[in-house]
Amino acid sequence: MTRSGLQDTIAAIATAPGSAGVGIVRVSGPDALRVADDLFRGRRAPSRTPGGRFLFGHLTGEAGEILDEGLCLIFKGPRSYTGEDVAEFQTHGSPAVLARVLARTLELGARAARPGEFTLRAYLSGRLDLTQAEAVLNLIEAQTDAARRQATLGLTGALADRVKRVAANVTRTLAALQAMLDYPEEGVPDEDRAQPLAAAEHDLNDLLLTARAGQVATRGARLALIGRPNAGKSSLLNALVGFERSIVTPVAGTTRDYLEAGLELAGVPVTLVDTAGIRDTADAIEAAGVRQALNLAGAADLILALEDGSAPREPLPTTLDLGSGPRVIRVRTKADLPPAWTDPGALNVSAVTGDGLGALRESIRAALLGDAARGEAWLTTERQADAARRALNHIQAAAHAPDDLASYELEEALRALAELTGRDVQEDIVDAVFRNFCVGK
Ligand SMILES: Nc1nc2c(c(=O)[nH]1)N(C=O)[C@@H](CNc1ccc(C(=O)N[C@@H](CCC(=O)O)C(=O)O)cc1)CN2
Ligand SMILES: Nc1nc2c(ncn2[C@@H]2O[C@H](COP(=O)(O)OP(=O)(O)OP(=O)(O)O)[C@@H](O)[C@H]2O)c(=O)[nH]1
Ligand SMILES: [Mg+2]
Repeated sequence: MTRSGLQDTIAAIATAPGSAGVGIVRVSGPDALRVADDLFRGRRAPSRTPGGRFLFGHLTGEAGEILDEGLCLIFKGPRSYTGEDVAEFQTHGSPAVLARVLARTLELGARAARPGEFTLRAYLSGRLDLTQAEAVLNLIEAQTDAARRQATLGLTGALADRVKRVAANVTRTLAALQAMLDYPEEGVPDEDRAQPLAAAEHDLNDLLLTARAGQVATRGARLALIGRPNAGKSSLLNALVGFERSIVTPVAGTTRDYLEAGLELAGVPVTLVDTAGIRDTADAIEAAGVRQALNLAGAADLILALEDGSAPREPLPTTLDLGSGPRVIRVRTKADLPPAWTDPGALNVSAVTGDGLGALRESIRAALLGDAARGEAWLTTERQADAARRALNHIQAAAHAPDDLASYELEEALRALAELTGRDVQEDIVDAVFRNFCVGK
């Protein structure tokens, strides 16, 4: 689907819907400059203007009437975003003007661009690899600085560079293995064989540790507050978001339906989910809330398991495993009151005084961003993580296999790495990436 009509000249509104100071219609393809000649009246014809220049003038309709005053930017392939001839019309940012200018480009022979088609063309012309194309998408959607940062790193090729370093070491190992098979009597020094393989495994392991952080930074995280009635879940949610989002009363069973509140934590968009207190109950409405709470906990990226520190400890009447593990942070609430119990495995927090909230935020940050070093490019999509995981499995298999099998495993590893950066991918994978784009990008 995505691949047909790639010789067409395409057009789309590149700016967001609604009124704005300036709006952009972008045209790319072999006829882009001819369309511009027909649509734009300026000091000279766009097709006779050097690439990298802009013209000031008027956008005109079929009868030569003025649609708007604006600019025309000229890019001559391959020196453009798509690698093709591109003309851009920068108009007043009025939906009416933009719709009319777009319609005019279509009358003049352009076709409406499909979602992501400009960036697809940049990818197919070799100007971007797949990690960079995904970074473009993540950049457009970035809501926080952490997401923007990772997308910018990806766009500059920093992620692709990390992958290429791994691939280079796999290739070195492969060459050493080949030399051994070809000239078995000569022998191959360890530094040519085992060392590059160990380095590849180490680097890829490091990279995979960033997958969770990368996806969390890009897509955000859901945190469920779970505990018995009156544990202080709603109070803690309110303390974290800084206003009375959720109803708090001394009555056990106050929260029934779940509710969500968004906040930004360490640059990560976080959705806090307040849930009904978990207990055995004969009340049908409350029981529905309890079931919902357990489902929400199961679907969350992270669970805050709250227990009232001022009352005797009681286990939750559920098989939900809140024991420990990376997905659970245990919180001992109401730390301002005399303690009924203590537990070194739980964070002491008071929603009333604010004590412990800073440590809790830090624990959440560590649980979400974990081992990812702050400065480096991260894996930001499940597609990337999956390819990296497969490559690591093949590299690990190669380390313990006889030479001929090891060669096969390393070739498979290289294939998975090439898939990650998108040099060697099937059309359906590429199509799946670009399906998520908006029209005009
Ligand atoms: N108005 C406008 N702003 C924009 C874009 C755009 O298409 N139009 N971009 C689009 O998403 C981004 C910028 N990306 C771009 C990437 C490459 C080229 C380009 O023409 N590259 C040529 C020429 C470089 C040069 O003159 O030095 C090249 O690389 O050969 C243009 C934009 C963000 N801002
Ligand atoms: N002293 C003190 N009281 C607290 C604290 N947090 C909550 N409380 C009180 O504990 C009671 C229950 O608090 P909620 O936040 O409604 O508890 P909950 O877990 O949401 O309860 P349900 O919605 O019924 O499941 C209220 O009276 C709160 O004022 C705290 O940190 N310190
Ligand atoms: Mg509540």
